[in-house]
Amino acid sequence: MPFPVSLLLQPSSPLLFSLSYPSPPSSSSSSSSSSSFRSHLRLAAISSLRPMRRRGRRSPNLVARPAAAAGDSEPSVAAADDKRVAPDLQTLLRRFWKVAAPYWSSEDKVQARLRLAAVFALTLGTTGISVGFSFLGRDFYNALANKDQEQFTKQLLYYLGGFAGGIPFFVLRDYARETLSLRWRSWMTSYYMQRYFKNQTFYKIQSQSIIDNPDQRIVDDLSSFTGTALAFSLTLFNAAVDLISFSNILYGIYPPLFVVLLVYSLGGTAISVFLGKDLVSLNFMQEKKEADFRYGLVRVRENAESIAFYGGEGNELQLLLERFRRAFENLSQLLIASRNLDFFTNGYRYLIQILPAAVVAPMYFSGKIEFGVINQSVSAFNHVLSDFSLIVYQFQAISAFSAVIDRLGEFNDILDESQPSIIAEHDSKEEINILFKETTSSLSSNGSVPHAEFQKLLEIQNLTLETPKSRNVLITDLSLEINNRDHLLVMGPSGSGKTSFLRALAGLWSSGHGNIIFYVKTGRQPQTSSAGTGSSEPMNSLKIDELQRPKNRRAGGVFFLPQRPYMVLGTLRQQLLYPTWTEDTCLPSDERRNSGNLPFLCQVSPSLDIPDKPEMPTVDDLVRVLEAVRLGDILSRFNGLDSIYEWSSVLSLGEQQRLAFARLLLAKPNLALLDESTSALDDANEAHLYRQIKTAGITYISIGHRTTLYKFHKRVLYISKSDSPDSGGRNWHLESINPKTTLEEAASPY
Ligand SMILES: Nc1ncnc2c1ncn2[C@@H]1O[C@H](COP(=O)(O)OP(=O)(O)OP(=O)(O)O)[C@@H](O)[C@H]1O
Repeated sequence: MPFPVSLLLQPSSPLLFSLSYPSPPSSSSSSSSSSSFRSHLRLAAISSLRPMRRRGRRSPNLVARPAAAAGDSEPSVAAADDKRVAPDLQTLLRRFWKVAAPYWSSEDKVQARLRLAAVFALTLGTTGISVGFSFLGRDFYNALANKDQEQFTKQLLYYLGGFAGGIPFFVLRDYARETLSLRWRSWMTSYYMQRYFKNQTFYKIQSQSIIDNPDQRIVDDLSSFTGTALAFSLTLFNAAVDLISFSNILYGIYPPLFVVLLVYSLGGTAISVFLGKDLVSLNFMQEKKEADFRYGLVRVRENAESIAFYGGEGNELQLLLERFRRAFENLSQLLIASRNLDFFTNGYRYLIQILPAAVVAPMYFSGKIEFGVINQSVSAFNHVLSDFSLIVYQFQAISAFSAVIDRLGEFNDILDESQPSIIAEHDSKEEINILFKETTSSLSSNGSVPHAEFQKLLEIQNLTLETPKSRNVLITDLSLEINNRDHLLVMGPSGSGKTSFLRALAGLWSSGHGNIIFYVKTGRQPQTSSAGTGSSEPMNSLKIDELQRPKNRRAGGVFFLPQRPYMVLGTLRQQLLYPTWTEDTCLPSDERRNSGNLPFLCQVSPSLDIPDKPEMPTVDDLVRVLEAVRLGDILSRFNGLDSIYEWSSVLSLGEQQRLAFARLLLAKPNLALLDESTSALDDANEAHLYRQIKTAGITYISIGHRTTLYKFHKRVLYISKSDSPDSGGRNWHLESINPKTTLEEAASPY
């Protein structure tokens, strides 16, 4: 009679499958959740080899260079590039909890918990089926050994019936787990993105190089995390249930076998932890280096024209190959570490396979047990071994998962509002205050709005502006007021701090001290509660409410036009609506339910919303505004408003600047900050655009070098380099512009 152990050692054997449904006894505790866990983690470990997992589009504005996270042990960015100290177990567990927990108490918690319960129930079902098959296998081989044909046929039919009934459990368990993982990932993606964009954190992360590749963490790490965490939990659960079920069987057959197995697996776990200790940091660095390489390629795509003009392809190729070389070297080290661990893991796995049959066979020969019990003991032994050896078998996968937890935990800590110090620009408590005062226009007794011309829009009090971190003083003790239509031109030598002044007004920089107060017209009647003044008296003049910290600069009716306009990915209509309106791309709620879409993917954070914004422009409005900025022809050139192009490539810089003015005219802000936003335009177009915004009643502060700008402004603020202050430490002076000043007379003041 052939002994089936040799068959058991061949994973491809169909007999082996039948004995230990649904997976080979030599590999795991019959748990496909375990193998799924392994495959999830493998994906993370060898993500470089799986382009399918890396296809998310990257934003052009993300972190280019690596950086050390605050609070980490790396002394410098450079050091962080090549070394990474693996976090201790406590930090990893804390980070895992902080990343994993929020979803299960979120607005989707009911669905989440129900689905999780279903997955666990199905997993329990599959373990029960495995146990059942262990007994079926025993009886099957007993019938075979006893040459009992009738019993054999019966067992065969049971077997087939068991398969037919069991397969749906396994398939549905995997499907339920994958769909739950996808739902969790969707929620997490929305949650992380909302926090990433909140309070302009994306800008702070980028401008201060706080962490590397946040985009990769959102796209890849979140996906790996949710898939793996779920599979890992199920693997643990499955292993626990499996252990209880099969320990009983094994212990019942021969107790010493159970004790040997326990000692063997504990020793194996300790050795694999020792051998694989470098894998976590190597996996972390692999994620980072792959992301750096991919980001380099995206930058080439985004800057294709500039690189082509420079003829810089040779340098680019060199730089990119260098990035790939770093990823390759790290992956080589990772493969060597994995190989060394594999030597041990494989030896560990197969060395002991013969043991149960060898130990139990004498009992069979002496007639104490039947032949089928040998099979059952081998099967139970492998189940218990796999359960006890979870760490040994999954060590590489666990280390890859630890790297994912580490990267996400670090990101989570940065986004966590409870730790604002991480993204503070400076250590000092002193900072520039940006405040909003609500001004409510009420009609006077004769029906007119009083003092509209002199309505204050902006007040700057004793502003001293410094660069972040390095704290070089750019502007000293600046005070000025901007009233309605009191257009201001800011001039000064290159590097003197003109753009930084606008950054301070926009709230992007806060290093320094002083107050910036925006006066916001609400158009509402005075209210008693929200502003907090407690007064409900109607007023015949401007009413100024309490100072409030702004939630969002745009909420205060301030609009910024940078020198190089930003073109969003999308249609011409979306270019025009940006950033004031977004087109709702979500389906109506009932359709959404039917199509299984997720409501949290359609949410817009309240902090990104703008109160009192103008009505969404109609098509006629959009066409009119294009004509107003002399861009009417692009409608026919690009087939209307709904065509999609790479707008930053197909429009000239001057055309992009005119498009930016179209956005401004549609948004109708109280105050516009224009940073050399007509620098690419000819004089005629520049004059035309300034006339347009003046007619629209928009007050503006412009930065510019050209003397042609004088005639569109009432005053000019000259900022000189802070190392050559004029007098009394101040490096600025303010002058009125004489409307009669001719271009010839307006000599450059610096
Ligand atoms: N993120 C930053 N960290 C530290 N220093 C910075 C940062 N960004 C700009 N600076 C420095 O601040 C100074 C002022 O820069 P800013 O861009 O405001 O100059 P500018 O007057 O607008 O120059 P230009 O006319 O050339 O555009 C420069 O010396 C610049 O190098």
